[in-house]
Amino acid sequence: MLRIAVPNKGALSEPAAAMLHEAGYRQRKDRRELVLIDQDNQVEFFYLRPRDIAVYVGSGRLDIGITGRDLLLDSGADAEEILRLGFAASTLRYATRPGGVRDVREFGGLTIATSFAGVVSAHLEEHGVDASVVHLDGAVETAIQLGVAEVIADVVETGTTLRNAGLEIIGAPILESEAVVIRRTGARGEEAGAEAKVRQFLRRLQGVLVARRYVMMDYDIRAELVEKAVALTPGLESPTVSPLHDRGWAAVRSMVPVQDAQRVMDELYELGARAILTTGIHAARL
Ligand SMILES: Nc1ncnc2c1ncn2[C@@H]1O[C@H](COP(=O)(O)OP(=O)(O)OP(=O)(O)O)[C@@H](O)[C@H]1O
Ligand SMILES: O=P(O)(O)OC[C@H]1O[C@H](OP(=O)(O)OP(=O)(O)O)[C@H](O)[C@@H]1O
Ligand SMILES: [Mg+2]
Repeated sequence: MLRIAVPNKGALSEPAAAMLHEAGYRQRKDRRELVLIDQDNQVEFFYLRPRDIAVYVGSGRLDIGITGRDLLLDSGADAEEILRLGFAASTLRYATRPGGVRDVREFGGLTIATSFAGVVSAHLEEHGVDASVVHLDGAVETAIQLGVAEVIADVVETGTTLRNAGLEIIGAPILESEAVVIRRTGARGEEAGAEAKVRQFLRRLQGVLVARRYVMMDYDIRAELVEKAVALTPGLESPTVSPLHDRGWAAVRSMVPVQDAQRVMDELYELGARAILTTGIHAARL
């Protein structure tokens, strides 16, 4: 049975469970459930603190896990990223009071509060800066007000939390994060059976990503305009072109990125395409 770590709370928890559900896996109904066996798919899910997931996976106790890139890197665990999942996108940034230091190179002798002490210490060292790092569990924005630190390094999505705390972002991002699937480093190709199960799990998640990112577009176009039309809708490999009963026309079917769909429909209409329809993709294997 494939053993998979899933975040049990925080920003990763709900979107991770939603994605697994879309991929056809059973998910827990009660937030207090710690382990769930999906007998049909031969998968066992362990609901764990997001921060601990890389540790379990790195130790080899669990086969794969869903966590944030920032948490993986901060853990120092012996695990690697094998698939990007596109949700819980955020950056790790330094922040301080307005009018304070502006850049990591000015941090010498200061104290930096963060929940990402591993990543931040490495970043300071990389820049040859001698500063102290104080590790806090969360709500680090308050550390400046309470005089524990002059600078913080924290997760930023919209920046609202920092603004509300009267702080401003300084310097370049320390790292860019998103939810990722992780696996123990070098686990690839260890045992053929396990490898096949992991590959199948990844294909299912990739199918969800495709289903979320693309729509299916169908339209009719005059035969002599097919080449121009398919240039607008090249699809992932190649669009399907079928003759209509009226030989002067063809029907075209192609996958189009969701965010381009309305613009492409406008352009196809301008070109002369008609009966342009888009439909959602429910599931996919590429
Ligand atoms: N507001 C946010 N928007 C997007 N991603 C976020 C946000 N807050 C946290 N994350 C990401 O989610 C992951 C887990 O962070 P989260 O804050 O949910 O966990 P935690 O701090 O360990 O748990 P908790 O905050 O519940 O104590 C990290 O990878 C982080 O980058
Ligand atoms: O840029 P924003 O959109 O404001 O989001 C970023 C905030 O979200 C997270 O907090 P969380 O709710 O996880 O609390 P925590 O600090 O206790 O982890 C993170 O630690 C930031 O504080
Ligand atoms: Mg948090």
